[in-house]
Amino acid sequence: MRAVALIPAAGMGKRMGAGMNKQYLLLDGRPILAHTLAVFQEASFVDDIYVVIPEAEIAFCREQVVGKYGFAKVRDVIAGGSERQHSVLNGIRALNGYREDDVVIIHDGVRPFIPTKILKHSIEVASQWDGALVAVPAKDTIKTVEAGVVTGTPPRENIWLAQTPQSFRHGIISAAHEIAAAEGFLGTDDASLVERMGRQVHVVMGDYRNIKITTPEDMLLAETFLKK
Ligand SMILES: Nc1ccn([C@@H]2O[C@H](COP(=O)(O)OP(=O)(O)OP(=O)(O)O)[C@@H](O)[C@H]2O)c(=O)n1
Ligand SMILES: C[C@](O)(CO)[C@H](O)COP(=O)(O)O
Repeated sequence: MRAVALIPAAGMGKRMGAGMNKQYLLLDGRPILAHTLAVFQEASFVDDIYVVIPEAEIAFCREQVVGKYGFAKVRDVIAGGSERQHSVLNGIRALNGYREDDVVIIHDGVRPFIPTKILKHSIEVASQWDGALVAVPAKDTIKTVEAGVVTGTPPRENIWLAQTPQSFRHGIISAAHEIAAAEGFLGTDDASLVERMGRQVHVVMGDYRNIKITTPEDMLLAETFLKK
């Protein structure tokens, strides 16, 4: 079984408002994306890496991230799409020569603090079940709200916050993405596309530090985590 990492990094970072794509913001002198790729490069159980980037940044990413930091496992840098799901689909379509039961690990380019142990666990679970979703239990009470009015308080013990990696066997995730594309379904994560096929996605305990760097406060948190 091969384990292949697919790293969507083709967003525009609008909520960060940095005037540049957030994956190139520096943490300890290195782009966020380089921190993320380093985890996969150094994990002995990951064979290959594919990175998805806005088309206009492909040459820059090849030179200034992949080449500069020596990420030798990166097999290709692929053009993304307008939504995260489109970017992941482009990446999946670029995975040539993999078997149905090889594991595809989908991980946001802007989640640099994924512990290697969790990554490994995610691959193990994905190879046995329909999918592995890294998630953490909600700490706050969650409300559903419509037009400014609370419509429900779901029991907190059932609420988990989805992170990445989300790992699946190649055959399952390819089918889930192609079916969603054909049916015009747009989800906010990859597991939801597998869930809607009636498949069972298993949860892998995540880490509260495995944040998705989204807004300026997250950069402060990230700097604190790095110091530790
Ligand atoms: N069209 C898109 C949108 C997002 N992503 C990637 O998906 C991950 C999670 O997305 P998010 O944090 O929402 O990033 P952005 O879309 O860049 O942020 P924003 O919504 O603030 O613009 C990021 O690594 C991002 O680069 C992607 O590959 N293609
Ligand atoms: C996939 C994800 O990171 C899981 O938390 C998240 O759903 C991505 O969402 P976004 O809309 O790209 O922020």
